[in-house]
Amino acid sequence: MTVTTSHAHRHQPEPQDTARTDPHSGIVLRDVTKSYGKTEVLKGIDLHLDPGKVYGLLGANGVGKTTMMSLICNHIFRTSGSVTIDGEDPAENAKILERTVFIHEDQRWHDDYLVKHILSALPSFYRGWQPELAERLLERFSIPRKTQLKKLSRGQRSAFAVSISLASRAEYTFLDEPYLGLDPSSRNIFYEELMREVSEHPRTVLMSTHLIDEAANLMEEVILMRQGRIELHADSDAVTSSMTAVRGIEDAVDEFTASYDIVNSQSLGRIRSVLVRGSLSPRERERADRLHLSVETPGLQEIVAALGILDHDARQADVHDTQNEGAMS
Ligand SMILES: Nc1ncnc2c1ncn2[C@@H]1O[C@H](COP(=O)(O)OP(=O)(O)OP(=O)(O)O)[C@@H](O)[C@H]1O
Repeated sequence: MTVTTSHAHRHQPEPQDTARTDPHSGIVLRDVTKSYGKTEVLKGIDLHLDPGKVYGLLGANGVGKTTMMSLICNHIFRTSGSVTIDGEDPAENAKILERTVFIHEDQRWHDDYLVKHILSALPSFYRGWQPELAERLLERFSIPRKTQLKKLSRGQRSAFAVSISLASRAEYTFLDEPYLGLDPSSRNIFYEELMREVSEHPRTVLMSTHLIDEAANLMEEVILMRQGRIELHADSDAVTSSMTAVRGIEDAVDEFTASYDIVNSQSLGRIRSVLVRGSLSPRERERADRLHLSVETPGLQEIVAALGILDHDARQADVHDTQNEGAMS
């Protein structure tokens, strides 16, 4: 990972910080639900995104990240609850929607058009459009201007999409893993450009990603979704310091962690690695030392992966229950 600038423009919010100066500014979701048929995908989301901050939207496959972003951007309808951007409902609200950009992995453009044709149309969609920035980004990503969109490679299409998100300079920017097709050096260009852009022109960015550790420096706050709900919304440093990774010989780890809330436990031979909630007091660290255990602050990705395993287990249990119900009927 080459983005080494640490949280260049960070504020230091308290975990679960919802006390804002203006309760209407930014994006506010209140008790938002979304169902597809009988399946409730979003189960009552309450969320406040401040203007000018970068948020990481994290969670296992299928927890509802795309659904939540699509709903804020009015690409799909919510089932209940309310969504406002700067106090206004974005539904059918051109004034609000022209200040937002939503880029997702399966983005569709007019594929027969040349790159330069799409570029010339974009200023009418985004009032903050930056033509020079767009040109510079195309240059950096080596995207040919005189090529039809359908002839771009997957990675070039992703690079084109992220270039648009940056050059739109939209106050509300939603990035739903559009960087998936990008090779590592292109991703680094994207992280670098995003960092520069938000430092010089603060805007609200909500970005979902499974490449958590490499994007962690960009995220001021993380929003972790589990099973259609928001499990955690906090400053990213507060999230990593909310858990501790304990590793060592299994008997010693078991003895040490017996009184802790264990989030995840994995073993390789006799070596056990356990993630527990909370941080350790100096006295507890001494006890860990005596048992020859290693104690570390886990990375964001490790925490999200551990919670994802819980999600997976819960889904398996659901499937199991459904099968049992089926067997009984
Ligand atoms: N149009 C649809 N009809 C029915 N179910 C849908 C539809 N779109 C999404 N879903 C379901 O809603 C749930 C949430 O999907 P969503 O795409 O929001 O997840 P996600 O968190 O973005 O996942 P991923 O990390 O895999 O992109 C999934 O179970 C998915 O199958």
